[in-house]
Amino acid sequence: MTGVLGAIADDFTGATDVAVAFRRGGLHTLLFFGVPSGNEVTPPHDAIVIALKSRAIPAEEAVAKSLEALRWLQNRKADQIYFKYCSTFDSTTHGNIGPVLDALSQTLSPARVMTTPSSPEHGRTQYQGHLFVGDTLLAESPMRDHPATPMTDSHLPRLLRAQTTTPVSLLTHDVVRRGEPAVREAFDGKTGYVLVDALTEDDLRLLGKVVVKSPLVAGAAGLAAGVAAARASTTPSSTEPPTPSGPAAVLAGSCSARTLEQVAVMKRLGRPTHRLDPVATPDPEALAAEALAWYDSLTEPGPLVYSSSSPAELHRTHQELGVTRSAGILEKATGLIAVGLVERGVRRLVAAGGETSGAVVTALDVHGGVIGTEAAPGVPWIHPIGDRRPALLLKSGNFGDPDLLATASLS
Ligand SMILES: Nc1ncnc2c1ncn2[C@@H]1O[C@H](COP(=O)(O)OP(=O)(O)OP(=O)(O)O)[C@@H](O)[C@H]1O
Ligand SMILES: O=C(O)[C@@H](O)C(=O)CO
Repeated sequence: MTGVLGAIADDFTGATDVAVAFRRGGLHTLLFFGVPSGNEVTPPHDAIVIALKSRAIPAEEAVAKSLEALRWLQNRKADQIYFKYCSTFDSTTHGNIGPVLDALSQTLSPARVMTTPSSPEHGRTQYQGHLFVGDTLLAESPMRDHPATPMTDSHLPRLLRAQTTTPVSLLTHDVVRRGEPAVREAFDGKTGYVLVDALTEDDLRLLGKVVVKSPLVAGAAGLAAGVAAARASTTPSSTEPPTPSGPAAVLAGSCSARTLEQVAVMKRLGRPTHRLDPVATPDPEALAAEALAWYDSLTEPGPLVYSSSSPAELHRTHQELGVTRSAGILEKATGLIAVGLVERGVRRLVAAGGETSGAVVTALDVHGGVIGTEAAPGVPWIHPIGDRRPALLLKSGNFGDPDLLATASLS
């Protein structure tokens, strides 16, 4: 392929996930946080990922941001666009997956768009149009308690139809099992958005071949890897930066089940932990000042500052402060803490949660970086452009083994 594969990701951790999928597929990949403002000088590349924070914002803002990213990528010779949404289809009836797909389709005019959130590596599979998280239906998984986008239905065509007037159809696994010609024939016979069942990486590689020339494809990291493998003409880059070292700290704002386990492991290991409580201190500056004063008093390395809470605690906070206000206080505080930690010599920052990671990256004014080694599948160290900035590990809420936060922040 001569053009560039461009990806628009609806959150920062999702962007790192898709960048890893492209890199593993053999594509030289650049990652930018937000739409770059100018004509950035870029090293040679096969793919560019733009990380937005558009998952939970109003649909019209998500559309405007995504179209801005699309225009930038088209100016950079992108000949195919991958819209990366979450493998747990995080969205509401107002969007933002449907509205963004509609807007990208209007510009790119694809005959049809293949999409699936299937990402077997992360335990997400699509069967008969239903999304599974491991062996559990999405709506019975902890995602039903998500603070911003609670997922209470598992049937993907129904979820997507609620967000768009474009026709949505299903291509089931019995067709996928029959192989590439059968999938190609069934796919070519459809219009609109085609949700395709996929259970394995092999299924997704097959799907990648079918859509290798489609101007627009959408999904999670699973289908992205399939598309990358189909496009790749080179072997994976050997210039990956080494795993970073130096003083580390963890900032956890995700309330996802896996992050709660990871926080619990850090406590069990006796690592220094500090809880941000927006009800007790509903002021971001004061919350951040308390956390940094606590950090200054520490003698042990690898501390954790967290607001991660159980569904019951979260419910109490939401009753007290509201969803938007509590998240706003915590994200502002987290950004201030990140800046304070870097001023105090932290060289590696681990952030848990997509929105939380977005707050950290924005506060540190990081614009882009080189994808490095993976601390867990889909969770790479990012080496920001600019020598004063720390290496970042941006962890999706539900990603990583229970000990990931503890091991990634060891000296
Ligand atoms: N104690 C709390 N009370 C209220 N809101 C909280 C609390 N802790 C975190 N939050 C908010 O909940 C949201 C968690 O979203 P975030 O994207 O960071 O995690 P996640 O959804 O688990 O991760 P991902 O998007 O990667 O799956 C953030 O907006 C955060 O500020
Ligand atoms: O697809 C996923 O689950 C992740 O990349 C993500 O988007 C979490 O925010």
